[in-house]
Amino acid sequence: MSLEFAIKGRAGTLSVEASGKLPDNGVTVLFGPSGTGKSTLLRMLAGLHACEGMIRFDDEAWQDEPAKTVLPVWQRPLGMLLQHPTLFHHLSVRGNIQYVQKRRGKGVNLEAIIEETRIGHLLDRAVHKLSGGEAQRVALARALVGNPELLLLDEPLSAVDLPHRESLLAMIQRVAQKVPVLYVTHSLDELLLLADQVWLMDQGRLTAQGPVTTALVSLTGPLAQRSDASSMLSGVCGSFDEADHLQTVLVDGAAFMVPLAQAKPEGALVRLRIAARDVSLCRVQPMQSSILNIHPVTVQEVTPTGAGQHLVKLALHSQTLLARLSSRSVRELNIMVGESLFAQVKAAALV
Ligand SMILES: Nc1ncnc2c1ncn2[C@@H]1O[C@H](COP(=O)(O)OP(=O)(O)OP(=O)(O)O)[C@@H](O)[C@H]1O
Repeated sequence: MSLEFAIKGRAGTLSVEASGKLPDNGVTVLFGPSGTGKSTLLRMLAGLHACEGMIRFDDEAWQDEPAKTVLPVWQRPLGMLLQHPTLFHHLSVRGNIQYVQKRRGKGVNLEAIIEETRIGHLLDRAVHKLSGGEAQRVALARALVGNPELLLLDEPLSAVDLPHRESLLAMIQRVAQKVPVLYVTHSLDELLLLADQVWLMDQGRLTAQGPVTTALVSLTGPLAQRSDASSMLSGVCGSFDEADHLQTVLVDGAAFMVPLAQAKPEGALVRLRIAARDVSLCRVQPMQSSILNIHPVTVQEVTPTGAGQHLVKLALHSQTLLARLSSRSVRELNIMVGESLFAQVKAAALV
């Protein structure tokens, strides 16, 4: 099931023009500054904001410019959660869920969705009596009850509190194993946890589309320029040291020690987040260091990033690590592309 489009339209004075193809499954995070057209693009794809051009979902034309076909929103097999959830105010929460279930929810596991979105206690409540976070959870449940073949989510967790956020993120990850999800967020944490692909948007245009690991370490891209710039490594859990609460995570065979309250099962696939500011470089292997994670790396790219700082892109086996160093250190160590160095990773966390 894949969505393909080449569309253009306007939102006030902003011209939005974008083309792309969503992967068949997984989460594609749409990321970019405020007011850059992310919500408008989602609304265009859903058929809620007029645009010109082509939108196809599998073999079906949702919009076909020469033939002027425009499939009505309600005939598009998608689940949607807009920035301001649009629930039916004349119906209760239960009524909202049942409305979609009757029309599109054949065979859906309603109990599981209600349980995972934690809305069981809200079912008889009037929609106008929901808090912002509760309304988002109900809107997400309603989107899932319709058996969507595509999910369009616009900051779905912006008003949701931390305890509920984790279960919803896990649910979105599970849904994304079967259907494509286009997910707008401002949160780097959500991007790191969820994204398989990242689409970067700026001033109404998609400026980059690719795997999350590449987007994070593109030195000229907006993610590497952030003060919390991070790289993400994929790893496999090994043993757990109960006494020190350290989880071994193998990244292409390189063992990282990660502090963790509880053991992960051996063999579990995990993502490690490493902030660029937590990585330093040495010419010789440090001995008797308090840093637990020290690995040989090769310098791939070095670039200044303003205010006396440099970003250094490093190959760690087949994966990429980002380091933010002072320009003085880069100059005094004379760090050059192609060199073999040792990276000291001060902090690594599971996402
Ligand atoms: N219906 C409309 N009429 C006029 N201007 C609009 C309309 N919808 C959006 N805009 C303007 O178009 C621009 C893009 O808005 P949009 O909501 O798509 O941005 P965004 O990237 O989703 O922003 P944010 O991250 O803040 O939600 C903004 O300047 C907004 O004020």
